[in-house]
Amino acid sequence: MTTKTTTHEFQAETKKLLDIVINSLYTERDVFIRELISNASDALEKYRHESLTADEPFDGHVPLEITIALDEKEHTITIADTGIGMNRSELEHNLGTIAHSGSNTFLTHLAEAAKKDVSLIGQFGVGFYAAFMAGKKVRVQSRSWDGSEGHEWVSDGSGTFSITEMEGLRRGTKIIIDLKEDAHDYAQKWMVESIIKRYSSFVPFPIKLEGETVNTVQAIWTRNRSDITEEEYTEFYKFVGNASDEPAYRLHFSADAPLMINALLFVPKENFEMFGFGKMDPGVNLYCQRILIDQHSKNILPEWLRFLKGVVDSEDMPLNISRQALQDNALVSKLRKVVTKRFLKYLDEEAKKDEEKYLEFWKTFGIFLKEGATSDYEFQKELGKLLRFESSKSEAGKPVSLADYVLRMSPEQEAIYYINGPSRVAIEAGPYVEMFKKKGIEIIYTLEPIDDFVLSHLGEFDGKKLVSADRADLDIPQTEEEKSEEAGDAADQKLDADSTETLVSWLKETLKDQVKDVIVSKRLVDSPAMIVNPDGYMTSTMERVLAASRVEKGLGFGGDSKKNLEINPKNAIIKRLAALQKTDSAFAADVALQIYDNAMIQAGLVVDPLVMVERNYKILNRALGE
Ligand SMILES: Nc1ncnc2c1ncn2[C@@H]1O[C@H](COP(=O)(O)OP(=O)(O)OP(=O)(O)O)[C@@H](O)[C@H]1O
Repeated sequence: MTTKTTTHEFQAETKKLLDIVINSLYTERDVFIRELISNASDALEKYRHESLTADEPFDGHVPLEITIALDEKEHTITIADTGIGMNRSELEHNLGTIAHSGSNTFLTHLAEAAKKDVSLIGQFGVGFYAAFMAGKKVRVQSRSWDGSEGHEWVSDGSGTFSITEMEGLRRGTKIIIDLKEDAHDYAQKWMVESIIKRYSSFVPFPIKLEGETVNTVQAIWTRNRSDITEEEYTEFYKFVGNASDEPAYRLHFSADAPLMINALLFVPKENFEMFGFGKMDPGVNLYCQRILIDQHSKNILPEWLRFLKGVVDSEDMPLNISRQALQDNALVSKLRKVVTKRFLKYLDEEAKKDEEKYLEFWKTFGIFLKEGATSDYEFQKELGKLLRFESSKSEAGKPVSLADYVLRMSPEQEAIYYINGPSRVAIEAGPYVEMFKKKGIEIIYTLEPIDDFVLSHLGEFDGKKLVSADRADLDIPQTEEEKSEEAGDAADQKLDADSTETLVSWLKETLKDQVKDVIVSKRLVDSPAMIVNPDGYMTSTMERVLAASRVEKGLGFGGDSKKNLEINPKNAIIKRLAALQKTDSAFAADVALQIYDNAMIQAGLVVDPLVMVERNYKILNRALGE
C-alpha cells in the first residue's frame, strides 16, 4: 500500500491567526490545554449524539474518554480522545481554515480586545491553533467514526501542513505536541493537572492524566441544590461560560410538570456586546438526559436572552433529535416558554429582594430585555415588570418600575404617561411636561430612543394604557379648581376668544405646508407652542429613529407625517403675534415659522438649519431696531 502524503497551504486568515498565536499570546499560554480538551469533549459529545441513531459506528465498544500522556524526556504532551474523529477532507478543511465562529470572532476583535483587556482574549478561544502557543510541531492523528482510513496531519505552524495516510488508528483524535524550549513545563504532571483543575473540571467525560482520572464527571445541574457549594457553582459558571468573573445571578431549578426540566442559568457581570464585540452567540446548552444535544443553542431560549450562560436539560426531549429538527420542534418551544417565564419571574423576585443589585443588572443587560419587549409578544407581561425608567418622581440616575408608578397614581388618573428626550434636563425644560408638573402627575422619562418602541409595543401595563405625552389627542380632564381658575383670573391674561380664532385660522394658512392642524392648547402652561402627533402610534422619537434609518439606507429624507401645532393663548409671544399679524403679516409669518421650528426642535425633530438661521437673523435685525 502506498502512503500518500499531500502538502497544503494554510488559508490566509489562518496564517494571520497562527502568527498572533505564536508570537503574541504566550502570556495566556495555559489555555491551549483548555482549548484542546474542549475540542476533545466536543468530539466525544458529537460521537455520543450521532451514535444513538447509527447502526454500527466504528469502534462502538471503545469507552468515551480523554487521555493525556506526558513525556518529560521527549518534551511532548499528547491529548487523545475517542470522539467522532476526522477523515482526510475534514482534517484538511477543519485544521487549515477558520470557517468556524470562535476563531473568526477572535481574529476580528483581537485588536479591540488587546486595547481594553488582554484577559478578554480568553472569552473567544483560539481553538485548535492554540496548540502552537506551546508547540513547535503539532501532529494530529485521527480516524473518523465512519471507519474510513486514518490520517496524520503535521505542521510547524509556519505556513503549510501535510496529511499522510496512517494505518492502525482507533476511532478518535490524538494530538501530539512537541513542546517549545520555553514550554517544557507542560510535560510535567503537576502543571497539567493544575490547569485541568482550573479550566476543565466539569468536562463531562473522564480526563485521564497519566492513567489517573483528574476530573469529577458529574452533571452538576442534576444534583441536589443543597449539596452544591458556592465554589462549585462558580467554577461551573466559569466552565460553561468560558468566563473569568463571577456570575451576578444564578438560577438553578427543576420541574416535573408540564415538562421534566433541570436548568442551571447564570447572568454574567459583563455585557460583551457593550464593548463593541458585536452580537454574541447564545450561551446556554441544551441537554437531554445529560447528553449534549445542542451547544450554544439558538432554540432553547429567545435570542434576547443570549447573554445567559448555562444548561437546560430535559428528559422529555427525544435523544435522537437532529439539530435541524430542533428549530420547529413543539417540545422545544414549550421548553423555551417554561424556562424563559421561570427566569423572568426569578429576575422579578430578585429585584424585589435587592433593587440596588437589580439596577446594576439593569444598567448592563436592560437593553436585552428591551429588545425582548419590542420583538417578542409572548413574554410582554413578564418583561413589563422588569423594565425600569427614570421619571419626574425618581431621582436622577435611579430608574423606577412601572409597578411603582402605578402605586403612586391617583385614583382619577387613567393612563401611564411618558415622554422621550435626550436627557432629564432637556425633558424638564421642554413644553411636554409643563402640565404634568402643574398637576403633579408623574411622567416617565424615556431617555433612549428604543424606549418609545418598547412602551408602544407594550401598549399597557397592569391594565393601564401607556400613553406618550406628545400625542395630539392627549386628554387629561381639568379639575374643578383648574376650571374655575381658567374662568377667573387666568381668563384675563389670555388672548380673547375672537382674536384667538383669527390667529388660529391665519396660522393654519401661513403654516399649511408645515403642519396638519393648529390647535389651541389645553395643556401648555408657559411655553408658546408645541408639536404633537396626530398619529396615535408613533412618537416623535420613533419617527426620528425611522427617518435616520431611512437616510442610512440611502432612501432619502421625507416620508414624515405632518404634525399638529398647539399654541398657548396665555403666552406673551402668542398674544403679541396676534396683534402683529394684523399690522405686519409678512414679519408675523417669519415669527410663526420660527415658533414652529423651535417647537420642532423641542420635539427632537429635524428642521432645515440654513433656512432657520437666516430667518432668525432677520428677526434679530428687527428686534435690534432695523
Ligand atoms: N479532537 C477533535 N476531534 C474531532 N474534530 C476536531 C477535534 N478538534 C478539532 N476538531 C475539528 O476542527 C474544527 C476546528 O477546531 P477549532 O478548535 O479551531 O474550532 P471550533 O472548535 O470549531 O471553534 P471554537 O474552538 O472557537 O469553539 C472543529 O470545529 C472540529 O470540527
